[in-house]
Amino acid sequence: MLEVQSLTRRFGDRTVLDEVSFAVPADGMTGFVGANGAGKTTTMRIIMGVLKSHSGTVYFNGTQLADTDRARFGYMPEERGLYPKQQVLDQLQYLGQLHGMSRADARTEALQLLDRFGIADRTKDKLESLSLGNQQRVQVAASLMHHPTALILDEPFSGLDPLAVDSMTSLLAERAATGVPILFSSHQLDLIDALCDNLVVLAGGKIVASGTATALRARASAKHVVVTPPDAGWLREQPGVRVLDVAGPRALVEFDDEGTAQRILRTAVDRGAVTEFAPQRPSLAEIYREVIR
Ligand SMILES: Nc1ncnc2c1ncn2[C@@H]1O[C@H](COP(=O)(O)OP(=O)(O)OP(=O)(O)O)[C@@H](O)[C@H]1O
Repeated sequence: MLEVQSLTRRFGDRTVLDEVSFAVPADGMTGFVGANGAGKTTTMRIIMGVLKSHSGTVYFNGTQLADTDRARFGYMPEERGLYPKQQVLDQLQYLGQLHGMSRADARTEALQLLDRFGIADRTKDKLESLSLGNQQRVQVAASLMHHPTALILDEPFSGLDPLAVDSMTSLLAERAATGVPILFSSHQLDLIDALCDNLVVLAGGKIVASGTATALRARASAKHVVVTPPDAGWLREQPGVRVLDVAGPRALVEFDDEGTAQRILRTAVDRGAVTEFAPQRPSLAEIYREVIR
C-alpha cells in the first residue's frame, strides 16, 4: 500500500497542494481525477521524488518512502521522456538494464510487452517514426519493464485507441492482481469507471473524495427510477421526493430516506401499475461530478 499524508506544495505564494492525503491500496487500481491544474501531476512528481513537497510524507508498506523504493517503482511522467531517435527494442532493453535486468532478460521482457501491445513489428523502428498512440504504448511498456513494485502513471491512456486501451488495461489488471499498487491519472471518466476499485478526486489542490468505489457509491445521493403508467407527474406532489426528471410514465427521483422510498412504492402500487422501481447505481463519473460541484 502506498500512502500519501498531508502533502503541501507551493509555487511562489500559490498553494497548489493543500494537505493532500490518500491511500493507494495494493489490491486493484486507483484512479486519480481532477480538473486541469488540480494538482495530480504535482502529487505524482512528489511521490516519485522528482519534486519536493513543503510538508507531508509518502509511505510505502508502512515505512517512509525511500529512493531505493522509488527505483523499483514504474513511473510514466507527464512529459514522457524516451529517446525519439533510438530504436524501440534497444531503448526498452536499455531501460531494463538500467533497472538491473540482464541484457537477455530485458530483451525478452521488452519483446513480450511489445507483443502484448500489438507493436511487435516495430521493434527496429526509431521511436519518433511511430504514431503518437504507438509511442504511448512504448512509454507504458517502459514503465512496466522491470516488474515494478508500484506504478505511478500520469495519463497513460491519453491518445490510445480502444484496442490499445484494452491490452493496456488487461496487463495493468494482471499487475494489480499480484499486489502492485497502481495510481493513474485520467480525464476519461468512463475508463475510470470501468477500471478502478478506488478513486481519488482532487479539486484545487485539495482532496474532495477518496476511497473504494463501493464506499463512494454508498455515500453518493441515491437516485431511483420509478415507472408508473400512464403518468409519473404525481410524484412531484409527494413530500420527501425530489423529482429530477419526468417523461410520461418514467421519473428519475431522489428520496429523502429509505422510509420515503417505501412509502412512495406503496402509494404507487395503490394507484395502479408499477412497472419499475429501481435504485440506480451511480457511476464514478456521476460521483466525480457530484463531489466537484
Ligand atoms: N513548476 C511549476 N511552477 C509553477 N507552477 C506550477 C509548476 N508546476 C505546476 N504548477 C502549477 O500547479 C498547479 C497544478 O498543476 P498540475 O500539473 O499538478 O495539475 P494537473 O492536475 O496534473 O493538471 P492536468 O490535468 O492539466 O495535467 C497548476 O496551477 C500549475 O500551473
